[in-house]
Amino acid sequence: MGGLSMDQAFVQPPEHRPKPTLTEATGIPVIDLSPLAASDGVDALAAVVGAASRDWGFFVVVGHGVPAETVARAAEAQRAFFSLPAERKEAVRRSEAEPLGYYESEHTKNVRDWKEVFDLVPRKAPAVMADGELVFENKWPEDLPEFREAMEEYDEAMEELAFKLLELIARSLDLKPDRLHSFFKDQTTFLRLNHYPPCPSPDLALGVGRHKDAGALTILYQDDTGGLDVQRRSDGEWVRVKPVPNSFIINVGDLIQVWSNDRYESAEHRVSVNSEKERFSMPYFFNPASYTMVEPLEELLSEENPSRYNAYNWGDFFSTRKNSNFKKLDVENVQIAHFRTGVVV
Ligand SMILES: O=C(O)CCC(=O)C(=O)O
Ligand SMILES: [Fe+2]
Repeated sequence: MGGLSMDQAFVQPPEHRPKPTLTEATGIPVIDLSPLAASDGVDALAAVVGAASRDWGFFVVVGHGVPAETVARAAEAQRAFFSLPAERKEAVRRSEAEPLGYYESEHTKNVRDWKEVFDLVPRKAPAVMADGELVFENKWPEDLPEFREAMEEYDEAMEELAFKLLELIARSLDLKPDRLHSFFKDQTTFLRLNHYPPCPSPDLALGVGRHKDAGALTILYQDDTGGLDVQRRSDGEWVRVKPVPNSFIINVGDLIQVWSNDRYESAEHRVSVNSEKERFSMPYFFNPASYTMVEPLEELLSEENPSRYNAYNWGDFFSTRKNSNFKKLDVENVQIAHFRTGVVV
């Protein structure tokens, strides 16, 4: 299934292979967002989101207001797409210059991931978003009309949720509720569909190698298979995020870490695979305009708390990272740590 066959390219270095038994993440915050709908208790909710962003960098949300049918339709369209014959998926294949569409050879930190993906950008994004040499144009699979419709509906729901979360994050940092909104005027947000086929060597390979998400926020749907592992901040252990029905997993990305000057931290995570069951997930990567210069927000800085990062350009960072995930390179992946003040690169 999925056309992948195990070879050396997938083998993780011994220190990054998953242990056969893994602790379930106890204590990962599950946050009910329903107070938002009532506009009541928003400050208390923001405080809970802030504590989760600080202590875990990850949390689960329920009561989020995204209709169950919207999620079910998208999940069904995702399954239908990945079960197409290889030549139909080939027809919407991503290339180096056109980074959207189908791909089965992503690398994380130069090791191949055991997965196939499909990337698309939201309807509201310009159909063609020039970013240097890259052309961000959606490739829709022919003869699967319900696929496009389902994804557009899902994207819209994700965007609404993303702005609500952004506001909660801003409030939790004692910023104006819409302080971060303007960065997202010309978003580089994208939706990724992941399919992890059963893997004959789950002890050697990973569905996605350990990494931190580079953008602002990720809203992740996962099916009931399980496999997402997060590195727990308190002790560095890898713990499994248990699937919760009708929920999304939220993680703060590197941009929020930088904007908050390390008040919040983007957590390292990875996907373990298993030999029996395929797994589907859909991360929505909420990213700002490519021209955004990323640096700690001045309201959060003081003499006692000086800026810990030099400003960097989001678009440059993003295209360099995308390129290094497209193929195996001999150079280290770009990371925000390279922009820490006092670091010589
Ligand atoms: O599939 C998952 O659960 C997470 C995927 C992920 O971390 C990513 O695509 O960045
Ligand atoms: Fe991720």
